Order: sequence, then structure tokens, then C-alpha cells
Amino acid sequence: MEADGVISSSSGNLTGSVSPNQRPSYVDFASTSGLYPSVQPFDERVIKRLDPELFDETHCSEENLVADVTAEDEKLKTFLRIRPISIRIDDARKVIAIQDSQTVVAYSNLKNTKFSQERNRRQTEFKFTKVLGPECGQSDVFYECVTSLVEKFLKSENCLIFSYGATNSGKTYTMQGHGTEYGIIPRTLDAIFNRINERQYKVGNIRPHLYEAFLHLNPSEVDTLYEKRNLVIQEASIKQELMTSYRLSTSGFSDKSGATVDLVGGGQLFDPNNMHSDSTLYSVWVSYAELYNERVYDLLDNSTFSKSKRRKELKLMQDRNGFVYVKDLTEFPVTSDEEAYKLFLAGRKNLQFAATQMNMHSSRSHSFFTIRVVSLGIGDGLIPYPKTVHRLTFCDLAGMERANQTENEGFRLKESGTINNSLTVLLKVIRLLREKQMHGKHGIGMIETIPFRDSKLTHIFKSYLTSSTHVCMVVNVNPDPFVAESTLQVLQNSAIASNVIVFKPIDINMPQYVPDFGEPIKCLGKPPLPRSSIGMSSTRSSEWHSSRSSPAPTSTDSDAEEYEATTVVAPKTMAQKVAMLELEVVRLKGLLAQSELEKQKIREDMLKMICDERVLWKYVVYINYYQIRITKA
Ligand SMILES: Nc1ncnc2c1ncn2[C@@H]1O[C@H](COP(=O)(O)OP(=O)(O)OP(=O)(O)O)[C@@H](O)[C@H]1O
Repeated sequence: MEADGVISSSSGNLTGSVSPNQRPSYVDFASTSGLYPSVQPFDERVIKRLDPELFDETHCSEENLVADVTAEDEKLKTFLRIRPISIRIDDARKVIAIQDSQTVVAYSNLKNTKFSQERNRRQTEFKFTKVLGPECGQSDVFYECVTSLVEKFLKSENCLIFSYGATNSGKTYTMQGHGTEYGIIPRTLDAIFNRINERQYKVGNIRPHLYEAFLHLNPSEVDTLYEKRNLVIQEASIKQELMTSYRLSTSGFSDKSGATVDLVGGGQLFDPNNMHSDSTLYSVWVSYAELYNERVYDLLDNSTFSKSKRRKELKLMQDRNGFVYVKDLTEFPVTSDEEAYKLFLAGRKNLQFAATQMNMHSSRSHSFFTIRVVSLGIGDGLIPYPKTVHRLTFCDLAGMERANQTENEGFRLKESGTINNSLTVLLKVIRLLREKQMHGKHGIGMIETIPFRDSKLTHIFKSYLTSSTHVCMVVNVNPDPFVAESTLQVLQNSAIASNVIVFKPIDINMPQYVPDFGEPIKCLGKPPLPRSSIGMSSTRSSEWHSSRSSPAPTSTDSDAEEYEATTVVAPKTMAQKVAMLELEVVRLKGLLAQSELEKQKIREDMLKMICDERVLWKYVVYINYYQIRITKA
């Protein structure tokens, strides 16, 4: 709707009004201080999520959601990055301008008018968690978007960072980087290994499994895995200079010696108190997959990349909690950021790129680089046992493409059709999530009505968008007037995303699994290993199981139950719901028992206080009595 130069929109975050005279420019970019909203304790957030007011339609107006600090922490974080361009654009042709650290104004031409006709241009405001202008370098982007997530990740929380934008807008540049301009993936690897430093569990015998379970490997399986990993790195023949420059650069943006990491210089980013207690060890694993033409491929499985063979397509599967993962995806243990970076580079060589009219090195697939960490506690007799499995996924989406700009034909045109289709479904899912949340709908019922299964991309995203994952979307735009329409479309789509609340439908506590290691070990060298066994991560149960020192019941293979994610099996879903509810009952019983204990303790303390008070009164009476006697005497 438009009146007197005031533009408003019902979709997404298009708020407020802008007078035509207000023409802010990039140079006015606000300072980057005060970036991070405070993170509230998990329990509090759960309670707030259940607060009906939050989902009440009257409380979910655009302004309320934007202003609501409580909801802010739950919302999908959207960062806008505007790439620099070499041409100078005069004000009349400007497509986008930064208004403040969270707002941009986009200019679009009205119907049947030329772009340069100032009076016919429409201005629309878009809000983001943070706007990063063309002058922001790679370290700024990392600092703004990722550092807080790395902290959360190392505190056993799942995170997803994905880049979204039109082709040639700088998504891959932001995620991976270019030359020595390292993107957020290599920087994150450096930050993680810096943080866990001496607390790594390097044995590699407890590996992540399914979505959030773990698996025990025997020594020969571990050896085979390491051999395979080294072969992948060797076959990639990564140039030594690449590694040397990575090492030199990373030592520039992080301090290997201390517990505190400073990746951009001049500030303490990570609070050492934020990690687990000192006894926690970390086992780090990486995997790299791509979704090309609606097919999932393993980028770290070189056997499927030989010219003679057709690439092996991997299946999406779903575990008993409904979490989707890629079956048989290669996952390697890594003990340094260099090893992880080498694997990343090796996988990147297998990614699908092609030259289009818009980008000489255009991504033709969506890629998923995932870092998984198994946190291990030290049990009796110094036996490490897995506590949680959590993930940090970087998804570099292929870019939205307009056929008239890319001039793609034949095979490439079909390829870009698939890319556009999956992105459209992703946006539809995000829009529906947003709409249903605005109408107070949430929980499993609501999720089942969202068409996550319409594309493999959304199917993979389902696990992230419907669980307590921290999701961060980096929206990339190109300010070139030539791609003005795509830029506006990207801004509109991402404005909707910025108000989506990421939450989990039911909080389930899985029984904690403590493996049987056989002989206790004295140090963290190679311990005696058990037969291969499977367990479930206790990501969500650490609170009430943490004080347990004796081994919990070993989970069976049924915990690892899985089925192909592409088939809808209704009865199984019902069985799943029953199983989830049963687990919920177990959890609540545990909480009840715990609160009974606490009540008992409070009762004892009160009794003690009453007794102490009685003794005190006795003394007061005695003192008074003797005082009176003394006075009388
Ligand atoms: N912020 C930036 N600073 C400098 N150069 C950039 C920036 N962003 C992008 N570029 C350059 O622009 C070109 C296109 O970027 P990139 O390949 O990352 O785009 P993309 O969005 O991933 O495109 P596609 O979707 O086609 O794969 C690259 O040459 C890249 O180096």
C-alpha cells in the first residue's frame, strides 16, 4: 500500500516510512558495537516459548515481534551483507542504501517508468539483525555472525549458518572465502580448535552416528577410517603454499597460546567460563555433502568421483525422533584445524561449479559442510564416556537465477530450474512457518502441515528449523543496478525469514548411555576398545543425569531405528509420538523425583533454622532474666 510517499507492506519486516528526501549512503554505516543480544538460560527460553502471549495474534504484529526482546533470541538471525562493486553508481540509480546498523532502504522503479526517474521510485525499508556494508571485510563478517554461535556450539548446542542470495552476490565468498580472504568456514575451524586446544579426545573411536547418536568403533575400524581420511587428503594434492598461507593468516587472527581467542584483534571474544567444565573432552568430526539436481552426494568419498563410475547418490533418512540425516555420509575425525581445512579443500574440489554469464565460478549445488563434536565426560576410573553429539552446519546455497541474465540454455537451464525450485520451496516453508506462528500454531501438529518434504533442501532443513537449533542466515546482495530486481526479491524473502521463531516441538530426554569400555584406562592414550556399539546422545538430558556416576542402561539398536525420509509412514509416526510421550513421562518422573529431593532438603534446612532460632530465644530469655536479677540486686 502506498500513500504520500509512505510505503508499508504486510509481508515480512517491511516497516515504517521513509521520506523521498532521505537518501542515506553506504558511508554512513553505523558502528558495530553492542551486537549480541544476551543469551538467556535454556530453561527460561522454554518457558517463554510456551508463554501463550508470545503466540497470541495480537502480540504477534510485525512491530511487536521486531521489538520483542524475548522473541528476539528465538528468532532466526538474519545478517545482510552487501558486496562491493567496482562501478560508481550515482544516487539516482542506487538500488540499496544503509539507513542504520539494522536497516536498509531499497529503491525500486514503479511500473512503466525508467529507473532514473527519481520521483517514480519506490522506497522500502528492510530490517535485519545486522547490516554489513561493502566496507566490511571477512573478519568483520565472522565476528558479527559467527563468534556467538561458536560459543553456543561448544556448549553443546546445534547451529546452522546458511548463505542466501542471487547468483554472483558473494555467498561462496562469505562462506568459503577467496584466496587468502578466508571466509567464515576456515575461520570457524581455527576458532574451534583454538577453544578446545588441550581438551581434545584424539582417539577417534567414538563417532557421531545418525542425527545425534554415537557409535563405538573397534581399533581396526578406527585405523581404516584414518587411512581413508589420509588418502582423501593425499589425493586432493593440496598445495603446500595453500596450507602455509592458511597457517600464517590464522595465526594472525587467533592466538594459539591462550584460552581466550581474539579473531579480529582488539577484543576478548570468548569467555572461557562459557564452555563445559574442565573435565569435558571433545572429539571433532567433519563431513561434506552436496545437493545437486535434487540428489545428495558425498564430497569426501573419492571412490565415487572416479571418471569411470557414476557418482553414488545418498539417501536421506530419518531417525526415530524425526531428525533427517544423510545415510552413509563419510565423516572423518580431525585433530587440528589444518586437517579439517584440508578435508574442506578436498571436498571443495568435488563441488559442482560452472561458468555462467553472471559468475565465472558459479555454484551449481547447495553444499553442507558439517562439524560435529562428541563431548565426552570422564567417568569412574578415568573412563571417557560420550555425553552429547552436536553439530554446526554451514550451508552454502546455490544462487537464485534469472534465465534472461544468466543466459543459461539446455542442461544448465534445467540445473538452474532445480536450484530455483528448491529455493522457492525453502522460502515457502519459511513463510508458512512464519504465518502459522503468527496465528498461534506451534508444536508437532503445525510442523506436520509444513511441506518440508517438497524438496530435499527443505527436508534437510527441517531438523534445524524445528529443533532448538540456532539458525543464522547470511543474506548476500549485489548493489549493481543491473540485478536490481533480484536484489529486491532477495530482500523481501529474507525479511519474512527474520521473524521466524525456531523452536522445538517437544523436549525429549533420551536416556544417557555410558559405554562399557572394559578395562579402565589411566591416561588418554588409546584405551582398550569395546566392540562396535550404538548409543544415543544425551544432548537434552545432561541436567538430570549429570550427577550419575554409575553407568546408565545401554541403549539398544532400536534407539538407532531409522527409515527412509522420503516415505511418509503414518503408523510409524504414531508409534514415534507414543515413544516420545513415553520418554517425556520418564523425564517428568525424573524431574518429580528431583524436586521431591529438593523439597526434603528445604524441609530439613527449615527445621534446622527453627531449632537454631529456639536455642537463640532461650539465650535471649536467660540474658533478660539475669539482667533483671542484676538490676534488682
Ligand atoms: N564482499 C566481497 N568482497 C570482494 N569480492 C567479493 C565479495 N563478494 C563477492 N565477491 C566476488 O564476487 C564474485 C562472485 O562471488 P561468489 O562466487 O561468492 O558469488 P555467489 O553468490 O556464490 O554466486 P553463485 O550463486 O553463482 O555461486 C567472486 O569473484 C568473489 O570473489
